[in-house]
Amino acid sequence: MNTETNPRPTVAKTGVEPVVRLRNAGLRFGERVLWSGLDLDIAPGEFLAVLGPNGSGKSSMVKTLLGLQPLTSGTVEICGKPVTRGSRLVGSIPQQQHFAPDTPLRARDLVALGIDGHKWGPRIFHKKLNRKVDELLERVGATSYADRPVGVLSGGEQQRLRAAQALSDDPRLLLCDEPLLSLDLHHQQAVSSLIHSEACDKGAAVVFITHEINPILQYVDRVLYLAGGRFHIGAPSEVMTSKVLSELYQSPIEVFESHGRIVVVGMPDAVTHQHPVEGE
Ligand SMILES: Nc1ncnc2c1ncn2[C@@H]1O[C@H](COP(=O)(O)OP(=O)(O)OP(=O)(O)O)[C@@H](O)[C@H]1O
Repeated sequence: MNTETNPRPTVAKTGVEPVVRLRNAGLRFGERVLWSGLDLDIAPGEFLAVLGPNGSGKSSMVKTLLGLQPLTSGTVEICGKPVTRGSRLVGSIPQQQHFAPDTPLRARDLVALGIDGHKWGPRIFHKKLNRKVDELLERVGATSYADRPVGVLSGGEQQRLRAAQALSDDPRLLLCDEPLLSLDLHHQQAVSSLIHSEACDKGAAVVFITHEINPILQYVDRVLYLAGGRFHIGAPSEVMTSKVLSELYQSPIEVFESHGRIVVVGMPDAVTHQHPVEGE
């Protein structure tokens, strides 16, 4: 259910073929409706933040766009075609999980897997592969630890490699499922700036799930806020307001701005809005 008074299939730039097109999209599990009647176009170069409490359906939205979770109503298209599992048009940075210390992979091997790990038969000609890996490592600022085992790298260093892997095929759509989780403030900024410059600036659309909008506020074009089977879409200044969040949560919530940060007060107890951040 959309909480907007005048719902529209929001298209950021008219006349441009959207990367994602959802029409009357709905997802339910049994009696539980995560969302319904969702009309949304995401344009090339657009950065969409997806926010909402635990269990509101953010990851399910990403699974739908990956072709892993069929809609229960409506349609979804990527670049004008029905979603298919394993599409080369889509890159994904999954929720962070640390590699075990003894993982037998160097940083560069992980990135190389993004380039040719999905291909059958002989590997791409070695020199060409190495060149592309070096270029990607440089793009994400990981050249200095290219030959170190992934398991000994910090969370932020590992996350940069996941970003390199996701960007290796120059996807038209980059899906990021809480990529900042467990990163300190410095690495949150580095990873979000990297995603913006390497995806949006090159014309890809980004769908970025987060519990905390402040680290990415400067990059966000629009917010899709999911809560209690309802949703609201709009610019951060339209969505992150006391009125909209109180409607979504059906409970009084105060939103105010302080030193360029959005502060939300009065979230229902059962709702975790922020994950703890190292170094804060
Ligand atoms: N395949 C499934 N079958 C039944 N229920 C499911 C299935 N997948 C997800 N759900 C339920 O749908 C709800 C939304 O899950 P989802 O993982 O999308 O939430 P989320 O917003 O990403 O939550 P979080 O912030 O905790 O990661 C949850 O209650 C989950 O248990």
